[in-house]
Amino acid sequence: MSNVSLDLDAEEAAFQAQVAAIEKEWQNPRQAHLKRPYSAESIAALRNTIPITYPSSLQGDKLWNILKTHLANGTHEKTFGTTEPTVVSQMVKHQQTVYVSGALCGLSEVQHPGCDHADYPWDTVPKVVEKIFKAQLFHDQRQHQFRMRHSKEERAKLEKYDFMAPIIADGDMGFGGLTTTVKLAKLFVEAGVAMIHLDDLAIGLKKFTVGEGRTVVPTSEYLSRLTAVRMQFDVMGTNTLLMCRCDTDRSQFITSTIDPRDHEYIIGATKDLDPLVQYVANGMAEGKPYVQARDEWKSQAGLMTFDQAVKEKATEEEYQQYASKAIAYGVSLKEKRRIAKELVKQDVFFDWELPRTKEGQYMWKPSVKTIVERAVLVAPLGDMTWARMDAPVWKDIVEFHTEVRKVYPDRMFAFGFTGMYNYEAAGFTQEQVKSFSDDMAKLGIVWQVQPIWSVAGLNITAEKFAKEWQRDGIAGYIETISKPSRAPPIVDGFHKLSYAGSYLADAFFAVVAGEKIVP
Ligand SMILES: C[C@](O)(C(=O)O)[C@H](CC(=O)O)C(=O)O
Repeated sequence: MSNVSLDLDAEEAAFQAQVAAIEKEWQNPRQAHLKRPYSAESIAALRNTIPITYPSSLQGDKLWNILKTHLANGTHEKTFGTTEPTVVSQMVKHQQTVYVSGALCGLSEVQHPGCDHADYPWDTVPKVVEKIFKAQLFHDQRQHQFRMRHSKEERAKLEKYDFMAPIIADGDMGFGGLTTTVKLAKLFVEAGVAMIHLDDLAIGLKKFTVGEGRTVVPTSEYLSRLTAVRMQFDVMGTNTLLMCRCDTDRSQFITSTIDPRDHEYIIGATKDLDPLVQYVANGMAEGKPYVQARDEWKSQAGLMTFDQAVKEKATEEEYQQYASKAIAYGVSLKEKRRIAKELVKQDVFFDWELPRTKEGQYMWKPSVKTIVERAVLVAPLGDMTWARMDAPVWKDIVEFHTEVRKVYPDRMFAFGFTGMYNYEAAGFTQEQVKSFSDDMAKLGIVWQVQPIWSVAGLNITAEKFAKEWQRDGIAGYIETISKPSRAPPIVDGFHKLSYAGSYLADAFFAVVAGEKIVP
């Protein structure tokens, strides 16, 4: 029955000690802002029986201190995305953090690259984090060893970088059911990540294509995802940070109507037509293109939310009475219908089933208010908040952060200078673009990222070099790369023995041979 002695008292005492330790961890100032919907007992019961510690926790603390300092000073950390350890070894000279972007991983770290649909294997990003973290450890080790070859006085003249910049990584939507999300969180922690972000997009429906747009999941599912990550971090006992990213801004669909907190924003037809799917199928059978048939239906369906439908039918006075009771957080459609029936004389036709897409999604009306509601609700599960926006609309940025800060004045936020932002089109002047980062920092946006620098950034460099190499060959290489990189201060590369790890390898040989490696 058992291969160990069954000392039940010892087992119970160890369990209770775990519970007490967890409760203490949760009161730590570093965790005090978090609220869990589960008990320390549940977490203790999910832990291993041997203690395991993770560098991810240290990196989480380090990141926390960096960002909190920025928050206190009204400043910010500005970083960019890469999947390349050599790039990381250079960016840490100027950036305090490193970003591992899902979009970049999906383009450069998989066998089948493609547009950012977060459709790559679920362990892709953690593997890249692990690669980068281990490379950081290598640079940290080889630099330390190189310094220790020198006397204290000599070391004053040697370079010293902090290669262990905390890594922030893209957890996308958690990649499936909660067990996948739990495994994803675990892999990230084991890989050495300092913070991951998780969003409210539906799996397979992160879209930046020219066709139909993005789909979010119900509020309840978003909450469960974030809770799953928090639970896993607690099970592992790490101070790894969780960023609650919300992609509701400009999303066009939601997967389900199960959560009344979403009902205010779900769009229905106010005209009693055939369902969209049927109309489109008929149209296509007659040879109409999909988009044409869809748009025809949409133009006839009187698409709007239930509250808007009531407004159309009610008198001003009726609507005011209706709004005071029915437009509030979490009022279900059923309750809205009941209130409308009681207060509005005319019948309100509204059917959110009719506009469902052929994948079953419901149509959705995004607004800053929805992001605020989601962000505020999930904030106690995470350490930071990121409202991913499709366009840099300054008014929306100010509104979102101001509203969340009314509830959580010390909240730290992130912002992504996402792919195809067009600042001019969004009404920014040159001056405003220049002060954008500093202005955002004043709103608590302490972590700012250009996630996909590597695409255009590396491509420009590669294309320029490819052209020169073709034109000038090794003579050109000597002039444009070799000579400048060898002139003091020597730029990192294979020619710099400390960077390439030669001294480190020599140290291994020396120690094995019984030689001294410190002065
Ligand atoms: C941050 C992001 O998730 C990424 O994968 O890098 C993308 C980047 C982008 O679209 O520019 C996103 O913002 O969704």
